[in-house]
Amino acid sequence: MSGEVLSLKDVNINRGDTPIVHDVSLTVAPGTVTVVLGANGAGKTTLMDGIAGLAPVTSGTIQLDGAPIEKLPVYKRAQAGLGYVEQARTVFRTLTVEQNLLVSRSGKGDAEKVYELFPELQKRRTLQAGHLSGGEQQMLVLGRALISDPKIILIDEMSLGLAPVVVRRLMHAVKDLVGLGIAVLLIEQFANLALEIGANAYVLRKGRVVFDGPCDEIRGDSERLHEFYFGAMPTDAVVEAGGENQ
Ligand SMILES: Nc1ncnc2c1ncn2[C@@H]1O[C@H](COP(=O)(O)OP(=O)(O)OP(=O)(O)O)[C@@H](O)[C@H]1O
Repeated sequence: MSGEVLSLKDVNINRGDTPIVHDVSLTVAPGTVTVVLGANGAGKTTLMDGIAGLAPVTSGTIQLDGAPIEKLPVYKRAQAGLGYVEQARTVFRTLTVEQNLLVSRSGKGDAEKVYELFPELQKRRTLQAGHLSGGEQQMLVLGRALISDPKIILIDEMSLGLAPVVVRRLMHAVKDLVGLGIAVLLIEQFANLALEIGANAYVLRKGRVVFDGPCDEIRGDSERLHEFYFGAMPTDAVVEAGGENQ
């Protein structure tokens, strides 16, 4: 066995009949954050949906802790230890913080573990979740994924609409998650914040991996990231620039 929590090999994923993700191979090591970056429409959410069982994997293999899951229905992937925080996922606004956690747990999940990670939530355990701040609601969303003891949590852009200072707190929370031994596969629009807490990164462009390597290699390198997201400068521009010196 490879020792990886999650391993994708040559995975292709459709939306309906349209191929969106092409030949993606990816691994996530235990207790690490792996970051997925890319421009709007690059296929990041489709990739997550394919891993979770919400979009059809047409070929390739997906292994969770060494066991194939690509043919399993969504709930069996969840039972096998896959947590998924979907984009724009919210809380049950009229339930209390604690009720939100309790309705989300499967089996023996323990709310105290969530409160240890998020003391902010413990203080508000009897408050209706609709009264929490945006950042606290996202902590609760993470807590709802955490309470079922997943091996890995897929997180798709939990920072939408939040201020950078709040996003930074959430990134710390994600780092604390991996401190508990849970692996994270993270899509995040604030690329540099994600690259600060990530070990490895993958950049998708038009459904294909165009970069795969340590986060250190691309953190802060906005020029390189721009090139990965949108492609290289047109070659005639380069030739023109070179021509000036000749
Ligand atoms: N339900 C769908 N049916 C058909 N095409 C879809 C569907 N959902 C997404 N797509 C298309 O798949 C492509 C990839 O979309 P996806 O949402 O996976 O990208 P993304 O990288 O997550 O983008 P964003 O950052 O905007 O969320 C886009 O061209 C999109 O239009």
